[in-house]
Formats: sequence, structure tokens, C-alpha cells
Amino acid sequence: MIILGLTGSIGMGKSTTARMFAEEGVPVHDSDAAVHKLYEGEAAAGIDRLYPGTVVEGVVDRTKLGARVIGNAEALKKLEEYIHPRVRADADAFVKRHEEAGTALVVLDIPLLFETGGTDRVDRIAVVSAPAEVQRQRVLSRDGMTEEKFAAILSKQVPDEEKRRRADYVIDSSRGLDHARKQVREIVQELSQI
Ligand SMILES: CC(C)(COP(=O)(O)OP(=O)(O)OC[C@H]1O[C@@H](n2cnc3c(N)ncnc32)[C@H](O)[C@@H]1O)[C@@H](O)C(=O)NCCC(=O)NCCS
Ligand SMILES: Nc1ncnc2c1ncn2[C@@H]1O[C@H](COP(=O)(O)OP(=O)(O)OP(=O)(O)O)[C@@H](O)[C@H]1O
Repeated sequence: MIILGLTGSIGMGKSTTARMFAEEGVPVHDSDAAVHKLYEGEAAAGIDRLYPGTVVEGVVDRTKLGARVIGNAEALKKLEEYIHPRVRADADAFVKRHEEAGTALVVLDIPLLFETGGTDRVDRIAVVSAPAEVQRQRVLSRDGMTEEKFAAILSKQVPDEEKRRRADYVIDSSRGLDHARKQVREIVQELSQI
């Protein structure tokens, strides 16, 4: 089985591209969705202990938690130490399930693939990318996003240029959905033949 790691910096179009892989019939594990799921259940009590006041009615409030950790290196590190091993376990179980089922290709959608040393867990890497100006416009048009928040997040991410350099495939999301879908299809075709 081939494990393709899919990643990209904030606003590069990673989630949109992950959906395209799923539409091609490739099983996709979404790290961010795993975080959401954990925040809605298992991890809520632990997060409430670490960051009192960020859990509302048993569910982690991401805006409240984000306000505590974005731009605060120590707090973010503590959160990562708590949540990343749990997300990794979820992804490992997904891989094991598909290995046992004889699946040929799976995608691990990991926003922080490079930042968290996840590159060893995948066979190939696809990076979703777009020019910095496109990224900036996309991100700043989101509700609740500010220049400061954007800068704080970017400073925690491996630069796009380095990601592109270290990738096996670079998917350009700045030339429309059809263009990206074509690239996704080509990758799926190539990797399904291995
Ligand atoms: C800080 C939190 C609560 C903010 O939630 P919110 O829904 O507002 O934002 P969202 O998750 O969509 O993230 C926005 C952008 O920040 C980036 N980002 C999130 N966490 C991190 C991090 N630890 N380091 C660098 N970038 C990060 C994401 O990749 C994304 O591009 C949330 O991102 C979180 O719990 N982060 C820690 C877990 C994590 O590392 N997740 C990302 C990979 S699984
Ligand atoms: N191939 C594409 N063509 C046109 N627009 C795109 C393409 N891919 C993504 N977009 C647009 O870019 C924006 C960001 O995309 P998306 O939410 O997939 O990014 P992301 O990388 O997952 O973001 P984050 O890491 O912040 O969660 C969205 O508005 C989406 O519609």
C-alpha cells in the first residue's frame, strides 16, 4: 500500500484538494477532522484541565482555545504535545485498517506534516501551493482572521518554498478547481500503478 501525505500551509487549498482525492475513490484520513472529533469528546476533559474555560458544554471551543495558544509559543507547544499523539494514533489505526483490507493507495491529510516530523510515516508527499498573494487574500477574507493572527500562524509553519522543494508532487491551487483536479487524477493514476 502506498501512503501519500498531503499537506500545505494555511489557505493553500489543502482541504479542497483532499476532497478531490476522496472523490477519486481514495480513502483520506483528515488530521484536522480527527482534532475536531477529539475536541468534541475524548479530549475535552484533558483540554479543560490544560486550558480552563475553553470547553463549553463538553466541547472545546476552538476560537477560545485559539485565542489562548496562537501567538503563545509555550501554550501552543503544550497543546501540540497533548493532541498530536492522539491524532497520530487515529491515523495509524486508519492505515492499519486499510492495509488489512488490501487498499492500494491512501491519503493522510496532515496540515503539519513537515512541522511534526510526519514525513517518515508516508511514502510520497504532495504539497498544495499557491502564490503568497493568493494565499494572503484567501486567508484574510476569512471571518475572525487578522494580519497578526495570520503572521503568527505563518511563523509556526515551514515556509511554502521549502515544502515545495521537499515534495514529490506540487499541486497548484491558484489555477482553478479543474486544473487542480487534473493534477490529482494524474497523481492517483501514477500511484495506483505502483
Ligand atoms: C489553535 C486551534 C484551536 C485553532 O482552531 P481554528 O478552528 O480557529 O483554526 P484551524 O484549526 O482551522 O487552523 C487554522 C490554520 O492554523 C494552522 N495551525 C493550526 N494549528 C497549528 C499549529 N499547531 N502549528 C502551526 N499551524 C497551525 C492550520 O494548519 C490552519 O492552516 C486549532 O488549530 C488547534 O487545535 N491546533 C492544534 C492542533 C493542531 O496542531 N492542528 C493542526 C494540525 S492537525
Ligand atoms: N484549486 C482551487 N481553485 C480555486 N480555488 C481554490 C482551489 N483550492 C482551494 N481554493 C479556495 O481557496 C480557499 C482555501 O481553501 P481550503 O479551505 O481548501 O484551504 P486549506 O489549505 O485547507 O486551509 P487551512 O489550512 O487554513 O485550513 C477556499 O476559498 C477554496 O475555495
